[in-house]
Amino acid sequence: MYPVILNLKNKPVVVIGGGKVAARKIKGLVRSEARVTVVSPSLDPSIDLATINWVPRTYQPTDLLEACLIFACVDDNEINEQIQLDASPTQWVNVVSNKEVADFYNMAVLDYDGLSIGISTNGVSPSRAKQTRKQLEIWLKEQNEV
Ligand SMILES: C[C@@]1(CC(=O)O)C2=NC(=C\c3[nH]c(c(CCC(=O)O)c3CC(=O)O)Cc3[nH]c(c(CC(=O)O)c3CCC(=O)O)/C=C3\N/C(=C\2)[C@@H](CCC(=O)O)[C@]3(C)CC(=O)O)/[C@H]1CCC(=O)O
Ligand SMILES: NC(=O)c1ccc[n+]([C@@H]2O[C@H](COP(=O)([O-])OP(=O)(O)OC[C@H]3O[C@@H](n4cnc5c(N)ncnc54)[C@H](O)[C@@H]3O)[C@@H](O)[C@H]2O)c1
Repeated sequence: MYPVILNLKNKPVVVIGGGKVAARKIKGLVRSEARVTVVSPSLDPSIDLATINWVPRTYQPTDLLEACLIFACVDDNEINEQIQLDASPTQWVNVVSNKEVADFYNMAVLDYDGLSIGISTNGVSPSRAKQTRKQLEIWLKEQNEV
């Protein structure tokens, strides 16, 4: 794995599926000012319609054409894997239901006092990454109190 921090401002990103996991990924994408299109028949209520372009239907391969990053967030791993196969080899696909076929992983991110700290377990244990983010935040706050 090769860690980077991406400048996604105005970059076209497509998210297939609009459920709970998609909502978490979309939050970070909107914060980074990416141009986010979501293809999904339904949307989680936490997704703010004003921040995305919603295509209210099921996935079609042509949905991928313009995107530099693709998030396959459907609750059906077969469809997610098909999305990875439909993408061009020059596109980057995050497959939320199968790390073996994903081109990249998201990190747990702690933004603290001008720092952005990304935590990865290289796909092994996302819940450990989340737990470590929380512990690190407590530790950093304690350091600042002394
Ligand atoms: C860090 C975080 C960032 C984010 O999502 O932005 C993130 N997952 C988070 C939460 C979380 N994910 C899961 C649970 C349920 C508990 C559990 O099973 O552990 C929880 C906990 C929760 O939801 O509370 C389940 C899960 N996750 C993946 C699979 C599929 C697989 O492993 O193949 C399955 C099984 C699905 C199933 O059973 O079907 C896959 C991935 N999840 C990753 C990232 C990438 C590797 C990160 C790394 O290297 O550590 C990777 C490979 C791809 C990706 O999604 O990018 C975010 C915490 C953000 C935060 O709070 O800070
Ligand atoms: N990577 C992670 O962080 C992580 C964490 C937990 C679960 N998961 C995985 O993510 C998957 C999705 O979980 P969820 O909780 O978001 O599910 P969910 O049921 O909340 O959302 C699924 C979404 O997919 C949409 N959808 C269904 N068929 C579609 C199609 N053909 N085209 C486009 N959209 C379609 C639905 O309308 C819905 O919006 C789970 O199956 C699980 O394997 C991943």
